[in-house]
Amino acid sequence: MKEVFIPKSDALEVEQFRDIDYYAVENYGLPIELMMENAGLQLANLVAQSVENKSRSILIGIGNGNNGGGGLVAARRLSAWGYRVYLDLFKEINKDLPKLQLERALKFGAIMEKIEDPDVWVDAYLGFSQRLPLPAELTERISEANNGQCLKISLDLPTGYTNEDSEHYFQADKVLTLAAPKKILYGLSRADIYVADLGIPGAIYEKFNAKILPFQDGNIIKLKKEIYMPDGVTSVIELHRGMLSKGESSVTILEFIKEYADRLKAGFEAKNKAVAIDILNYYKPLMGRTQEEIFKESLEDSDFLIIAANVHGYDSSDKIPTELIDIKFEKAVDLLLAGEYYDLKVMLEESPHLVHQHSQFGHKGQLIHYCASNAVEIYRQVVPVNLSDIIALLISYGADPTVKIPVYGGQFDFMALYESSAHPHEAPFDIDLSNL
Ligand SMILES: NC(=O)C1=CN([C@@H]2O[C@H](COP(=O)(O)OP(=O)(O)OC[C@H]3O[C@@H](n4cnc5c(N)ncnc54)[C@H](OP(=O)(O)O)[C@@H]3O)[C@@H](O)[C@H]2O)[C@@H](O)CC1
Ligand SMILES: [K+]
Repeated sequence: MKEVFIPKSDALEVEQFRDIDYYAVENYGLPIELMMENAGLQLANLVAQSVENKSRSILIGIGNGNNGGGGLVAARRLSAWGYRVYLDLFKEINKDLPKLQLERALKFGAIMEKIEDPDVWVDAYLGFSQRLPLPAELTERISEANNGQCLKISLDLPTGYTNEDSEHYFQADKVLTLAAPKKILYGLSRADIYVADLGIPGAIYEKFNAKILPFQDGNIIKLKKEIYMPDGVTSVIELHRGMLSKGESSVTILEFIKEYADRLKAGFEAKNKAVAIDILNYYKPLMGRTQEEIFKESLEDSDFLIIAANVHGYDSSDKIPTELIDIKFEKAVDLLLAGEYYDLKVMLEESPHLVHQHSQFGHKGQLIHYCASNAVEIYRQVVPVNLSDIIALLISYGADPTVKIPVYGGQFDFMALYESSAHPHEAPFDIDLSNL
């Protein structure tokens, strides 16, 4: 699935989106039923991608409007694909289009029953026409869903969420919003936000000064979380790109560091700034020198190996372990740094020991220490916008912020590293650790 970062400033107000929608209906002959079909199909796709096992129970909450209509299209498509779909109608469906979609979904095998403890709970109760306060029938359902273990997916907007201060709303793990990102969704820092193509033409996006999204390959786009990357770190990330992304399980730490040393050597010959940053930060003989001075040095293969070792927290190359890298731990670190709250949660649910595990690199950091953006590998000193949520998640799985790791010639815990780190404090968003 395509992933893109779209800043909040490029997202739309809900009212702007409603205007775009109606404009498409009135001027381009795109009937709501057609857009609803697209919305529902993409919702069904997202559900199916999230639960491959067809025996899982899917409960779809339906309201008496077009949001509910989209949910019913998804119910029909999922039923056709062989999934077990149940419908929860909190009130009678009497509007023409949702009513028609309901008849179709039932013919395709969806079952009208509000089951308990579904595996997936889809919220197509209400969309952009919702009025607060919600009736008790809905607030009770929202509490039940939020207290349950199910995967929660909202169509367009979570029911009950009409602005960033909303308190009682369907706390979706994933939101599939339609046609364009909406500004208020940026307040849902724990949710994954996806945008589905409704087939609205680029000319309409341009007319309304909305960003045209690259829907052509896949119809659903996942929005990346905002990540603060300090200047010096950005180029170093490039130097490291793709090194562990192949998911190999048979690379030793020594092999990994040797590959990094090769990259450093090639980058040194090309006078790559990132290499100078690694050297002046980590290589004692040249610490604090200028880039110019560094590139005048003549360095041997063994020097690059030492630099690569130093970057990974070993003070000499003979201390690099020859054991296999634990890919799962490294993957958890990467999810954490990318602000991928839901995927990290799923991983911790499966492997809760990960929060107590120490990195195999010389700093021996646990996941919580990576949240300090300090003392760990420099290319991993980045700050996701939802860092506070990530830290709270780790702590809810038993992470201990008082565990100390051997860095900077001493022993430091998460808070000491966090307080002395520039990056979280320079980030252009607020990180609130007051609940720790
Ligand atoms: N071009 C488009 O429009 C497209 C729209 N699409 C989708 O439709 C969504 C917008 O649809 P929508 O306008 O039909 O309204 P929606 O949010 O589903 O609400 C439904 C109705 O519920 C009612 N209601 C409101 N508040 C309530 C409350 N507190 N408690 C109880 N009932 C309440 C109220 O009806 P009333 O009570 O007035 O009869 C309202 O009309 C949008 O988010 C997107 O998902 C796409 O499918 C494709 C193209
Ligand atoms: K919804």
